[in-house]
Amino acid sequence: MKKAELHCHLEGATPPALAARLADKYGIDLSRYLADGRYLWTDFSSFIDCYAAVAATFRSEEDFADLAETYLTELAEADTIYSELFISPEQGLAAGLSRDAYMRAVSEGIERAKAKTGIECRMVMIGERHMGPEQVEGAARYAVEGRFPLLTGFNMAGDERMGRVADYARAFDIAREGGLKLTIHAGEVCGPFSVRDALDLVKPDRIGHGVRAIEEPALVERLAEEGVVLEVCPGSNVALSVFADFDSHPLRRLYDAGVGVTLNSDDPPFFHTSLAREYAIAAEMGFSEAEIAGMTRTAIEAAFVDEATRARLLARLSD
Ligand SMILES: Nc1ncnc2[nH]cnc12
Ligand SMILES: [Zn+2]
Repeated sequence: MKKAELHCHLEGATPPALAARLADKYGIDLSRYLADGRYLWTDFSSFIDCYAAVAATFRSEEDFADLAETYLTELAEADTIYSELFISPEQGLAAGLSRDAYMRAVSEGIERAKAKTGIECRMVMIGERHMGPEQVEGAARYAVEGRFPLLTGFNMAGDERMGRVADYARAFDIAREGGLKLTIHAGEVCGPFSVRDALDLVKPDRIGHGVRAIEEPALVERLAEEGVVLEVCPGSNVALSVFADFDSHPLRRLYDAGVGVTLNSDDPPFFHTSLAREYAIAAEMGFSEAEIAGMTRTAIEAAFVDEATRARLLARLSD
């Protein structure tokens, strides 16, 4: 079955074996965050710490290019025709690279994977919420310089409990005015107010997660009416205890309420998942093949691509 993914953090796709190799190569002590081939974290805050530590093991352009190429090749082998990768040049700066070197490297990895497998990929720039409005605005300003054709969207991730969306609205105005499409992490760790703030102040094309909107039926109706597509990550939500288990996950209730939903892995090795597993989870939840194929179509319809590329991707769905 053809697949598409809108919500995956590039550094969040780092296999533990690769992180261990890089840590060895560069003499970094990762023992607090990685043991016996598994990432070590216990809750959302320690997950964010672990994620940052793993992202900091990358040191060269080739490291980043190789990560993008490897992950996209894995997706293509799982019959994925389209992927958006959340990227952050801050990771490049932390590695001692310039922002441009990081962006060139990820673009190179994307081009290599496309040449090899045909998978189409775009980049979405991340502002890290817990780094504060300055950093997020800086990321938006850099993103709208428009020098990287594969960069088509802007997003905010990180600790959703930090500040309010209003503190970051300016960054999204800069991105929107600069022609980028918008998504934002909301309604994951925080409740309905977080999704409402996002809708009111950012007016995003999509929302990352958004699943805790289920706590407020009027908000679910609003998402359906406004056609804001949710990048749902069931494996991530259960791993981070946003929901206790897949039976209590609201994917079916959101779908039946007419909300546009898509399937995503978020940070696959951190949550012991993959895009293929997220599709299998939807089937185990009782979604039919036709319904799941519809979610892939929704993803392509909500993709941050030009219309010609969208038409090509939609045609590939019926290959
Ligand atoms: N699920 C998530 N929520 C917020 N920030 C993240 N960064 C990587 N994964 C994330
Ligand atoms: Zn995420």
